[in-house]
This record gives sequence, structure tokens and C-alpha cells, in this order.
Amino acid sequence: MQPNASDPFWRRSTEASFAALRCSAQGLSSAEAARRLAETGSNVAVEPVRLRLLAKIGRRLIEPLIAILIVAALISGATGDWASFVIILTILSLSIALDVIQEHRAEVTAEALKRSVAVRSQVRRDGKTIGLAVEDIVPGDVVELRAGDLVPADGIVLDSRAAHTNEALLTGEAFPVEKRPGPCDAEATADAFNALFGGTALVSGDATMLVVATGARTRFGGIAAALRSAEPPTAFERGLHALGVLILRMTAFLVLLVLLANLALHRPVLESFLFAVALAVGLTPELLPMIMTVTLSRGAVRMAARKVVVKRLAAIHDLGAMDILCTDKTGTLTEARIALVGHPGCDGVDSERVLELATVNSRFESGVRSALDDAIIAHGDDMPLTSWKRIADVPFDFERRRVSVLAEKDGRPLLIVKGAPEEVLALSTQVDLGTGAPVALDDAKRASLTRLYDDKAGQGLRSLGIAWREMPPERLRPGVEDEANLVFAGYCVFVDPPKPSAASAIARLEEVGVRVKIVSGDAAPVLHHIVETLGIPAKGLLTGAEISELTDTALALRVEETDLFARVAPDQKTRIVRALQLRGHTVGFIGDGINDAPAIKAADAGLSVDGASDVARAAADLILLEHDLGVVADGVAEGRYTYANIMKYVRMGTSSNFGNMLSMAIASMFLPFLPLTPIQVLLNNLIYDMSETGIPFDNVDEQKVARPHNWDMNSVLRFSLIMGPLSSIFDIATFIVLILGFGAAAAEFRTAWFVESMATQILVVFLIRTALPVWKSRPNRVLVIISLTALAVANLIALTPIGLKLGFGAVLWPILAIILLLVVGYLIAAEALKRFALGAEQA
Ligand SMILES: Nc1ncnc2c1ncn2[C@@H]1O[C@H](COP(=O)(O)OP(=O)(O)OP(=O)(O)O)[C@@H](O)[C@H]1O
Ligand SMILES: [Mg+2]
Repeated sequence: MQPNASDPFWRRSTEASFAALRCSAQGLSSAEAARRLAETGSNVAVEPVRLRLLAKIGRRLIEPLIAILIVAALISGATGDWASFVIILTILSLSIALDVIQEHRAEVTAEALKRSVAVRSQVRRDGKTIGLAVEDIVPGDVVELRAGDLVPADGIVLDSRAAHTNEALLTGEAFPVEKRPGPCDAEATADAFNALFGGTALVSGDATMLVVATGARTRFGGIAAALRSAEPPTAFERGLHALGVLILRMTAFLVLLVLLANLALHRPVLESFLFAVALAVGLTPELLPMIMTVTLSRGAVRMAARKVVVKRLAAIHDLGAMDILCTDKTGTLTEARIALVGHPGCDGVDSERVLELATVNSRFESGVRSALDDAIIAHGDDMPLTSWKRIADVPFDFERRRVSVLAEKDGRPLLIVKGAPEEVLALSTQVDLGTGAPVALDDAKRASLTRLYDDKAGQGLRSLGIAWREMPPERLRPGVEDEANLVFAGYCVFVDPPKPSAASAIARLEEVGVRVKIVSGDAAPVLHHIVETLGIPAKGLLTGAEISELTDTALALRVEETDLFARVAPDQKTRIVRALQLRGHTVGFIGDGINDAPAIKAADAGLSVDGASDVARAAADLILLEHDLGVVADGVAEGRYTYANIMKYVRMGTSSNFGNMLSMAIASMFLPFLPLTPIQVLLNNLIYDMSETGIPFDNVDEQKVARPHNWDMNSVLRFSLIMGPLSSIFDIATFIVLILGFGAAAAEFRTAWFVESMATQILVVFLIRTALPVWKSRPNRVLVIISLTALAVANLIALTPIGLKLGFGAVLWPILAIILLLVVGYLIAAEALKRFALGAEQA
């Protein structure tokens, strides 16, 4: 039923489209919609890349190292060593299952959270308009769109009022294009004024659309999906990747060395090979993605409990790393309970005429109706407007900051302009003193009108200027150029009380190293008043007009010491974010309007709120379920908590684990036999991995959440280069004691070595998890239980008859006593050295 993606569906008449889709303007019945959904599939451009569990396991099985091990196990089996065959496969399945299932569960959780804030559309079903998840939209659906909504699929316009979409994402056309019903015989998509394309955004007006194509069959489905996934990796992701590559190189080097050495020493080829591969499995950072996902999704669950829903997992880290938060004003710093408290004419006395003009403007405008309009309409509720007839309008936009409505009363067409007061005043040349006959606006009157509005702003009241002009009756389609030579009528004055909780939230943020900057489309005096009322320590001011004079470099020099940005246009919000990033800051941006979306997208941590426009929510990485800066502060703490736990893994992996594998490589070159059998190496690795699964649950020291963190590769390297060899020293000491002191034979040596290696690897987590002296920081119970259980399992396998099948043997008591001393010695040395190894990072 669906056209293919190159079908110029907009060239058909509306009737033909209805006929082809077997539907009407009343929409579909839910039964029919369900049938179509089953037939066409859900309305997503690309199926999410989340693989099914089995596919994931399959993918792991064909990873080179695992595949080699499986082949090698098969060879062991073929040569009659069935025990090795079974054991290797069991250990491999256990570790793959541990890895894949944990990751899968984490992803499912994160996905469910994300879905809870997904975009919904207003769709006509069974004759009613209902909110519907975008995925469930089918061809033939009739969708109602308002300014700020995302277009959910491809379709044609059935009806529209000043609807403009932004197709920049898809066509590169930066300016909003008007959309109205056809017919249209355009060839190119860019000229199809009656077509709406999925993935674009309605930036003004409203429209009703008939859905023609959904999902991957939409015109830009492919492009949009590609763009969505092309999120550049964060500094942290890049850092982890670089670390992975480094470990991979070291592994390759170590493994080759071991293999060559063993072959040169004429050890059994298959066993040497298996040993080398097992070492490589133990060392490769392939577990890191799983650990990241598990820790981050656990972070996401914790954040959801504190009313922050994470859409992009990596943003958790960005939120914790954020050192500057840019915020809008309405709703974040104010209550967003806007009320009209006055409508003074030019003499300062409330005038019915001003209220009437404002009400006509607000009622008849077709664009984004803001909270200011709602306040005007609510106030002028009982005002009869029956004598007014709407002709047309010039919709609101955030660059002009005004809206004009052309309406007629008693046969006299008037263009009524409402907007930012200083700008409407600047466009006025006359003034309406209520006498009906406008008089010239001289400097003295201009000054007194400015004073009137400044006065209100000084009391924290917002104003809009109202002005009008007569229009020639033949001019039915007014434009921006008509907004000149106006007659100034007066002001509408609004109150939007400051939110007292914002002050304490900002103080909390500043305390943990996040500087708050206010970026608003509103006027400077209003911002100043709010800042003073709330007692927010804000310095410096830049206005949109000043910013437009600055180059990006010059702006970057100014943003640092400026905390207030007034009268900024949407693209300037983005420029401010970029300028701060240029200065090396990790920037967060919180906003709820269409005008905030580009800046939210540009920010490292883009934040929006649950009730915000689709466009803002779609651009955001994190959605606050409550419009409150306190929630952001909670989120920051969670972000840092999560990061701190990921870093524990990273340090464990790069230091103790690396050190142990290094010692095994060294030992294998000097011993007459392999220090551990390949199976024992795999087992060692499996138990170690299991011991670490408690880390996401661990407590984090207060000092770790007190400052923004910063990924620093050098500090990670420094840590591993000190702590890794330290663990090797104790391993080698064990080695010497066993060989020279006791002349241990293979089985005894391996058992003792296994026990020592497991104990050092597992227990050191209690030291590495904190920069404080170990007794000053309490680990979480879950971590303690999991780690100690893993250690007990390791000892149980190695030291009881269970281990006989795995090549373990009896160990003399004195050897165990010495190992205990060595482990204790290692832990004391590690504790003593760790602060030095952490370097600047502990500060
Ligand atoms: N409905 C409207 N009619 C006329 N002018 C408006 C309307 N809405 C907003 N304006 C003007 O545009 C300016 C910018 O809009 P707005 O204050 O919503 O921007 P913003 O950046 O979203 O601000 P905030 O930081 O408060 O969210 C307003 O200060 C006002 O002067
Ligand atoms: Mg806003």
C-alpha cells in the first residue's frame, strides 16, 4: 500500500490520496489502524540496532579470540583430551553468558526509560483526537500538528494556519518554509509546499496532515536515522576507545612474546598456543563496553528515581563532567505562572483599548501561542470580539520577537503589532493617546514611554509593547515590511513570580563546581531583577545586539566572565554554547522552547523538561520530569557517581589485572612448565570478571562528587604503570618462594599461584575504589559480598578436591601461610602507593 521513497506523493490531489489510502479526514478506526500496523510495521526509520540476545551471543562466539579458543578446544577433544574440551567450553559459555546477559538486561532497562519520554503525536482515531506513540502511526492516519511538534511521518497538508517547517536537517534550507494545502505539481521535494516530511519540525502555525508513508519508506527516513546516530563521541568515549586500543596493542605484544618464547623452549605447541590465547582473553578490553553499559544503565535507573530520564547513556558522564550550565528563565527561574497585571496606555493608566488590541492579536495569531498570549486571553476573557474579523497574520518568530495580526473592525483594516517593548517602540513614529487621533512620537514622549516600561521591569514585571497601523484594504497578505510607522498604543504588563527553590538549587550547583549562566530571550532589566530577588551571584551582561557584533573568537573571550545573556536569538544561544566549549568547558543547556532546541543539541549535556515542545525534547539527551534546577543538581551528583564507578573498573582492568597477566607472561618464560594451564587462566579470568560485577553498586566518596570530573588518559596510564608492576613484584616474589624455597612441582605451583593471583586481583578493589585511606571509605555491601564470594569460590575450587579435574593439587600449609603474608604485604604496599599513583586526580 505504501509508495516507495521516491514517489512524489504530493502531486496527487487530496481526494486521490484519500482514495489510494482508503481513508478520510476523520481518520482511521483503531481496528483498521491495528491491521495496517501489522502490515506495514512500526513507524521507525531504522529498527534499533539492539540485537536479540541470541544474536548477541552469536556475535561473541565469532569474535576472533573466542573462536580460536573454541577451535583449540575442539582440537584438544579430537586428540582425546575430552576433559579440557568440556571445561574450556563451560568456562567460555559462563563468561559469555555473564557478559551478554548483563549487557542485555541493562539495555532493556535503559530502553524502557527512554521510551517513557518518547514523542507522541495527536492522531484522529475513531473520530477522536488521541495522543499516540509515534511508532504506532500508519499510512492513512490524520495527524494534528502544532508549532514545536516534530512531523512524525511523510504526508500531505490537509489544512494549515501559517504552518512553517524547518527542513534544514534534511534539505540544508536554513529558513522555515511555509506549508499549505495543495494542489502542487512540484518535481523537487524542496518545492513541495503541500508535503510534510518525517523528521522535520513545525516551527510555527499549525497543520493537519494525512500520513502517506511511514518508517523506512519516508523520504528522509534514511537520512534522518543516519543523522541521529551520527552523534560525535564524547571526550570520555574517545578516551576509553584510545585506552582499549592501547591495551589491545600491549596484549598483542605480550601474547606474541609468550608464544614465541614457549615455542623456542620446545613446550607443547597446542598448550602454549592455548595459554597465549587464554592470556589474551584475560587482557582484552572487550568487557569494557559491557561494563560501561551496565554501569551507565544502573546510573540511568538511579537518575530516573531522581526524576531525570536519560535518552543517551553517555550523557550521564557529560552531565557529571559539566562545569557550566546555561539555563533559560521561564519555568526554570520563575514559576511560569504568568498573569496579566496591567495594560497601561501611553499615559500609564490601564486602557481598555490596549487590552482589546492585545486580545485581538493573541486570539487571532496563528503561530506559537505563548504563555503570554494565554495570560492576555485569560484576562480579556469576557471581551466581546464579535466586531473583529481576522484577515491574516505575520507569525511570531524569535528573531523579530513580535507578532502582527491583520484584522478588521467596522470596515477598517488594522495591523496590530505585539512584541518586545523596546523594539515595538522603535518601530513606532506616532502615539495613540486615547483620543483617537494619533500624534507624533517626539523624543520626550519616547523617553517617558521607555521610563514607563523600565519602571515595570525594575519591579520584575515583563512587558509587551502594543502598536497598530491602518492598512490599505487591498493588502490582504501583510509581511514583516509592514511593521513600520506604527502608532504606539501601550503595554501589557505581566507578572511571573521568581521561584525561590531556584536560588538554593543554583547555590548547590555552584558548590559542586557548576557555574550557572542565564541565557534568555527576555530583556536585561527583567533578568537583573530576578537575579537580585533570588540572590543569585551573577556578573556581567551581554545582549543579543552586542553578540551579533562579535566574532566567534571575540565572543569566546567574553563568555567566560559573563553570566547573564539577554535578548538573545536562538542561533545566538548556540553561539554562546559553542564559545564556552571553545574555552574548554563542558557545557550543559536547559530549555523548553523551539528556540532552545539548537542550543540543547549543541551542548554537551542537552537538558529539557517533560512538558517541553517536541523539538526541544527530541534535541535533549536528558529529560527532567520536574521543571526544577534542583533536579539537575541531583542528576549531576548521579552522573559523577556513575563516572567514579566506571573509573574503578578502568583502574582495576589497567592495573591489577594487567599486572597479573604480565607476571604470568614473565613466569611462563622462566618456568620449566606453564605457570597456569590455559584452563586455569580462563577460570582465573572468569572469577575475576564475576568479582567485579558489584562495582556499579558501590558507594562513592563525597569528594568524588564534589567537583566536575575530567577524563585524563595520562592519569589512567600513570596509575597502571605504577600499580601494575607493583602487583607483578609480589607475583614474582611468590614465584621465587615457590620454586627456590619449596621446589614446588607443577600442580602445587599452579594452585598456589592461582590462589595468590586471585586474592591480589580481587582484594585490591577495596583500595582502588577510593582515594582516601581504605579505612575511611565504606564499600557497599553488595560489592563486599560479591567480591568475597568470588574469592571464596576461587579458593574452594583450587584448594579442595573439586580442583583435581582442573589440574590443581595439594599445597603445603607453610606455602599457604607465606602466600597469605605476600597478599597482605601487597595490599599494604598498594595502599601506601595508591595516592602517589593517583597523582593529581585524588585532589
Ligand atoms: N506571544 C508573544 N507575542 C509577542 N511577543 C512575544 C511573545 N512571546 C514572546 N515574545 C517576545 O519575545 C521575547 C523572547 O521570548 P521568550 O521570552 O519566550 O524567549 P526565551 O528565550 O524562551 O525566554 P526564557 O528564557 O524566559 O525562556 C519575549 O521577551 C517577548 O518580548
Ligand atoms: Mg523559553
